[in-house]
Amino acid sequence: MSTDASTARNAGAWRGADLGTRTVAYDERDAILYALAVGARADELDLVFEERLRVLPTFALTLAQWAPDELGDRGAFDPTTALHGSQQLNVLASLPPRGEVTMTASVGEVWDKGSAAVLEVVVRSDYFVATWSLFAPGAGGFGGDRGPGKPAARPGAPTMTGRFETTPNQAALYRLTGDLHPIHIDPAAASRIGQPRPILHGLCTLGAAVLDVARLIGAHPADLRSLDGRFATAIFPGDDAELRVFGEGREVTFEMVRDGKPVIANGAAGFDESERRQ
Ligand SMILES: C/C=C/C(=O)SCCNC(=O)CCNC(=O)[C@H](O)C(C)(C)COP(=O)(O)OP(=O)(O)OC[C@H]1O[C@@H](n2cnc3c(N)ncnc32)[C@H](O)[C@@H]1OP(=O)(O)O
Repeated sequence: MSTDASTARNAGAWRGADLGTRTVAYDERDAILYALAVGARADELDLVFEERLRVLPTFALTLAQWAPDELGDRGAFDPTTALHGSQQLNVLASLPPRGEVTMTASVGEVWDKGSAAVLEVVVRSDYFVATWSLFAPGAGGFGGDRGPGKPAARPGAPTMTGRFETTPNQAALYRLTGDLHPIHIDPAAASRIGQPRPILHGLCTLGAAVLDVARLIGAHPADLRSLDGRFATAIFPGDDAELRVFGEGREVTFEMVRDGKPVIANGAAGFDESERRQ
């Protein structure tokens, strides 16, 4: 697709656009840094010790970060105001402790929410299929389909609850895994999107949530096979929240709530069975 002024103004024209193919290499150090950044503990040796490393499946999302960045760079939305709205991940195979992953990316649906557009970026590889939903204020109103509305609130009481905790340095650490967007580190950039200080990366929150969900239900986080979550309210490094898990077994739904507001809404995570680590 060309990036002339008319397509840049019409977010809907990006539907189906090819974002190209890239091969990204990584090693044990990258995977361990990622695990630490999403809150792995020093005694979770499978996640932090290269001699017995199991790579967290959500690490794949850092390898694929080039794809949503590419769409912003091409002018489909304003990267200084867009927010990560939601994320899906389907795991096809476990990532080895080191290697390279070839990914192809394209634009999925583009929804017209009036004052905003929601653009989907789909990344495919032999290891995973992942979909980003990017909420782009000011990019709607192009006469497109509104798409699905807000999912219904979850009825009933949670099966399990836990405390979700972040650290004040978490966004500063997480950005070293590849997402250098300034709203996560620079107070001036955060202020331009109406936030009082830098906000935590949505994918850091979601990656950390997977660890906590796995701890609560007794699954190994590297056995994650499917993941979904909507970023409903921004969260700041150092914030904590209540994690609510619904259901039993290895396929659960979850939400994360802070001050009565959902931080992650409509979360869902599925894990394979394996022996719980130490
Ligand atoms: C580059 C950045 C990377 C990051 O990591 S940013 C950090 C992680 N993300 C966040 O912290 C975002 C937190 N979420 C929010 O702040 C808000 O939540 C939003 C700004 C995304 C939206 O809030 P609002 O402007 O109040 O809009 P609405 O009234 O909730 O929704 C308007 C329409 O947009 C749809 N929508 C809202 N969020 C999403 C989403 N995440 N994915 C898909 N659609 C979404 C709704 O359904 C609705 O549409 P319908 O009127 O048709 O019902």
